[in-house]
Amino acid sequence: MSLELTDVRVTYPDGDRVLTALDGVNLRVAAGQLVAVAGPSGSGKSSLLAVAATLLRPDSGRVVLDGVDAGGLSAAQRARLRLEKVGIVFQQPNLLASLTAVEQVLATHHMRGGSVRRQRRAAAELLATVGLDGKQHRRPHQLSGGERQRVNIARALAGRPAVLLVDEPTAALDHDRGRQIVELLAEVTRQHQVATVMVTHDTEYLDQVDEVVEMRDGRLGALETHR
Ligand SMILES: Nc1ncnc2c1ncn2[C@@H]1O[C@H](COP(=O)(O)OP(=O)(O)OP(=O)(O)O)[C@@H](O)[C@H]1O
Repeated sequence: MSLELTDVRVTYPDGDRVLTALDGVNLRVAAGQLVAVAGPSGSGKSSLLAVAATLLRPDSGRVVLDGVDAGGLSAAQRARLRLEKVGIVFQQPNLLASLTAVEQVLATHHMRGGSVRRQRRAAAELLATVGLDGKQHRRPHQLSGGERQRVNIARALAGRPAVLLVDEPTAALDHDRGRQIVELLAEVTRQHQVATVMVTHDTEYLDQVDEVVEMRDGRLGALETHR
């Protein structure tokens, strides 16, 4: 398994009480598998992503990324683990306005090292993988919302992560573009053999994913198998 969360519990202080955001969460995602986590606002989806990204330390439970247990690691070790194993796709593509698509990918830490020519070729290949062949030299304002999200996905894949964490990728997109982005995520998940977790409000595109789990009040519920 590339991502394993076992009996994960997360609480936040809430006045003089404690709010339980994740309550005994178990999740296993294999390489090449796309799992969608659906659920209402406030149910704990962002907390789940933060724990899986090792950005948030759970109160208890185990988080294992590509065989490495994140428990007991120092903050610096967790940062290194995150860099090596995790790609994150945020809801809003945080692209730099002045950079072209290929430069956005080259700007990631992972593309440093090696000859400039090789780096550019690798970045161009990644952009082709996400369907942006021929649009490498466009800046964000010359790309559609869906295309910007594709650059975002290419950037997250640049470090060859074992785990891809995707936060509401369709939130800012219309129906067709939203569907295409989920189709692309399914495709890159298989091609790049990453373990992908996609958090979503949209239940429209879930026929594209391998598994759907539902978050309710910090608990992961019934698993619905689509394939
Ligand atoms: N830093 C924090 N401090 C206190 N409470 C928090 C914190 N972060 C989240 N919460 C609370 O924990 C619960 C789960 O929040 P979380 O953001 O994980 O849910 P979510 O399903 O991602 O919601 P949304 O879909 O609205 O983003 C909510 O009740 C939220 O108010």
